[in-house]
Amino acid sequence: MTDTSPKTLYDKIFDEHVVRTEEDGTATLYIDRHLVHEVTSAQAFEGLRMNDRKLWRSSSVVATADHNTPTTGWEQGLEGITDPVAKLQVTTLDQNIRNNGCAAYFPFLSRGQGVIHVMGPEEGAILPGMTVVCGDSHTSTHGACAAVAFGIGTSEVEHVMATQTLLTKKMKNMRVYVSGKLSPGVFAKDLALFIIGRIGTAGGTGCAIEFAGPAIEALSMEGRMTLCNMAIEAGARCGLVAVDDKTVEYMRGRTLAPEGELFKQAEEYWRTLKSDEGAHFNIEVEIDGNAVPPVVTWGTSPEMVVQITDRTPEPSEQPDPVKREGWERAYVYMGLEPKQPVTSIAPDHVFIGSCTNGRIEDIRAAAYVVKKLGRKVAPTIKQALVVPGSGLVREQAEKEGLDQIFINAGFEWRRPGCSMCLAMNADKLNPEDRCASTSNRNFEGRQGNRSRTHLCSPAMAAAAAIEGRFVDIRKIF
Ligand SMILES: CC(C)[C@H](C(=O)O)[C@@H](O)C(=O)O
Ligand code: SF4
Repeated sequence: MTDTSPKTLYDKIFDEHVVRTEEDGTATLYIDRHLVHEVTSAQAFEGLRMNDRKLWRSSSVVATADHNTPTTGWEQGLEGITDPVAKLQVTTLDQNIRNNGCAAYFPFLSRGQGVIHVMGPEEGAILPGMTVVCGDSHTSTHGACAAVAFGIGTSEVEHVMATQTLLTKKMKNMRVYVSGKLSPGVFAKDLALFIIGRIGTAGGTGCAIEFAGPAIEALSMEGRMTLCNMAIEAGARCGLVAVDDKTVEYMRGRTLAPEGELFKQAEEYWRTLKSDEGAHFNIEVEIDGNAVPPVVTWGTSPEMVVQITDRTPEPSEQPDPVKREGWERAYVYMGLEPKQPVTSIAPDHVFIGSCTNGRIEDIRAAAYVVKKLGRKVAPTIKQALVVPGSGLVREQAEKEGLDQIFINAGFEWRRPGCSMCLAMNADKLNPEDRCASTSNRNFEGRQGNRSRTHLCSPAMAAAAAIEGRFVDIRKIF
């Protein structure tokens, strides 16, 4: 008998992909798309080789090199990668793809190379209703396309390569409903940080978070990707947004997306990908979109969020002793004081990029701010990087003349890659450098040993570069 009870979007996609379920609830889940990057795939390919196995379905694999690749000096080719381990990972991926085949590969130095989570949707590798995995936690990004997408470990990567399935348990359902509308100068990134500030980094533990409501519907696909990207920082394994016109239009004409009659058939199915009326969510959270301000993080966890017009919080006012201790430690690490106005925080580095905010809309928002303020990067800023999330984002931005806006103002316009999001390539901070960063993690040492990270939107980061401190960017929108 078919189950006709109302289902959530997550349940619909999950159930469609279950091959079998064990008594303890462990499901064998069929995987449609396997995204692969150089850091977490080498061991898995090696495991296959040792067991004399091949990829079960090489056409499910879309791969690129992103974490280890440099964002300057591309004319030197591979010689531009100075770290031998990094270089080995990049060349090993080349070799593995050559030996095993795939649907599409964007190697280092190729036109389409980019951060896997920027380049994947851009190429049409992610379609609504798919199950998507990658050996990378920010695979949650792709839930913006109404796909069940989540990160897996390297041994699971090997399992998926060998069998096209994953052993997993169904997650709980959580809905974050955002009413109203985000104000001008407030972006998906602010909303993501605001939500994490509200529910905490464990708020979504064990859950798939569906983002819904008018403020989500109003977001572009890029904005939805930013939000789903950070679902993982809220403790969830995946984020999701239902299919609407924007989703369908986004898919049209993308390289790996269906065409003609097949597109029409696919669209008919895609349109069913929303939670049914009355579907049960284990946890429901409501946010007033009108009340979301521009925010930045002040500490060493994405939940340590503060409004631009506020002061940093006072640990003695924190009732939870564990949190209080975390705050105290964060103040020491960050070199900040309680009750400091947020607008007095003065970054000396700016990083605009990453799989959170390296898309064309992000680059446009940052360029808009730079143009509007009409001045150069503040003399106190040691380095201001703009790193497009992919080669195609870079091309588009250059077509629009955005690169020139940045370069004329004193920013560095770089090649795509993960760059300063994490300290795995040449783009690193020195101890105690303070960075306004559009990435997603501000843990101790994330951008380099003893580096200090303030997460914020691209517009906020751009304004910080020009003003030399955080400012309320609502005034310029
Ligand atoms: C290197 C990779 C495994 C890692 C992740 O899983 O997220 C990285 O992308 C990150 O952002 O920390
Ligand atoms: S940009 Fe940052 S968060 Fe995204 S995949 Fe790369 S390292 Fe991970």
